[in-house]
Amino acid sequence: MTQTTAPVAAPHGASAAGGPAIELRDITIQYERPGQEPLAIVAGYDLDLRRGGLHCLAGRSGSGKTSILRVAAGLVPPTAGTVGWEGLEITGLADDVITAKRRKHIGYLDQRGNLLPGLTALENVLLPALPDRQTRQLARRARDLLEQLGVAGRSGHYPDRLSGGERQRVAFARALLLNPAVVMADEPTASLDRASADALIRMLRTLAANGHAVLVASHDAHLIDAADSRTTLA
Ligand SMILES: Nc1ncnc2c1ncn2[C@@H]1O[C@H](COP(=O)(O)OP(=O)(O)OP(=O)(O)O)[C@@H](O)[C@H]1O
Repeated sequence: MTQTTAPVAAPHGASAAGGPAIELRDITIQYERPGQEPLAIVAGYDLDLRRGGLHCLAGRSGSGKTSILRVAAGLVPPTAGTVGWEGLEITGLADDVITAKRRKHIGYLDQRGNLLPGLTALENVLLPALPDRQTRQLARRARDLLEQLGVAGRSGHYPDRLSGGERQRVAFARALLLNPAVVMADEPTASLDRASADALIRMLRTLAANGHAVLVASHDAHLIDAADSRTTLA
C-alpha cells in the first residue's frame, strides 16, 4: 500500500532525452517465501522523477524502501512493470548493458557506503572512472568533490581510518564523480548526528537545484520534509 504526493516539477534543466530521469510504471515487487504466500512490497506503483526534483521513499523499517530504490536503479528487475531512464526502458535489457548505462546515469549510495578497504579515499572516489580509463582526466574533479564535501584532508586515508560520516562523504563523492543525472541514496542520514544530517540534506537539495534528480529512502522526518514529493510505504 503506497501513497504518493504530486509529481515533481523540474525547476532546472529538462531531461536530456525527453523522459523523466526515473520513470516507474505499474511496478509490482514480490519476494517468494517457501511455504508461504509471496511477500508483496508494492503493486501498481508509479513514479515520475525529473531532474530538479528530490523524492523521498518513506516508511517503517522493512516496508520496502530499499527494494524500490534497487528496482529504480536497475539492480534487480521488478516482478512486473517497467523502469525507464530518460525515455529508455531498461526492463528486459541484458545485465551488462544495464550496468554500463547505470554507471553514467545513476550515482548510488547504499546504506553502508561500501568503500573498498584496500584503496585510499581518493582512489575510491576514482573507481567509476576505471572502466573508461579516465582516472587521470577525472583526478582533479575527484579532489574538488572531496574538497566540497569537506574531506579533502582525508584523500590519502584508507577507509578504516575514516569516521562513519567521512566514509559516507567519500562515498558521496564517488557517486557524483561521473556527474550522473540521478543521485540515489539509501538512508543517507542514518549514521550521522543531527548537524551532519542537516548538512547532508542541504547538499541533497543543492544537487536537485543544480539539475540532478535525487531519490532517497529515509525515515528521517527532516529529510522527508525537505523532499519535493514523497511516497509513504506501509
Ligand atoms: N531478496 C529478498 N528476498 C526476500 N525478501 C526480501 C529480499 N529483500 C528484501 N526482502 C524483504 O522485503 C521487505 C522489505 O525490505 P526492504 O529492505 O526493501 O525494506 P526497507 O524499508 O528498505 O527497510 P529498512 O528501512 O530496514 O532498510 C523486508 O521484509 C525484507 O526482509
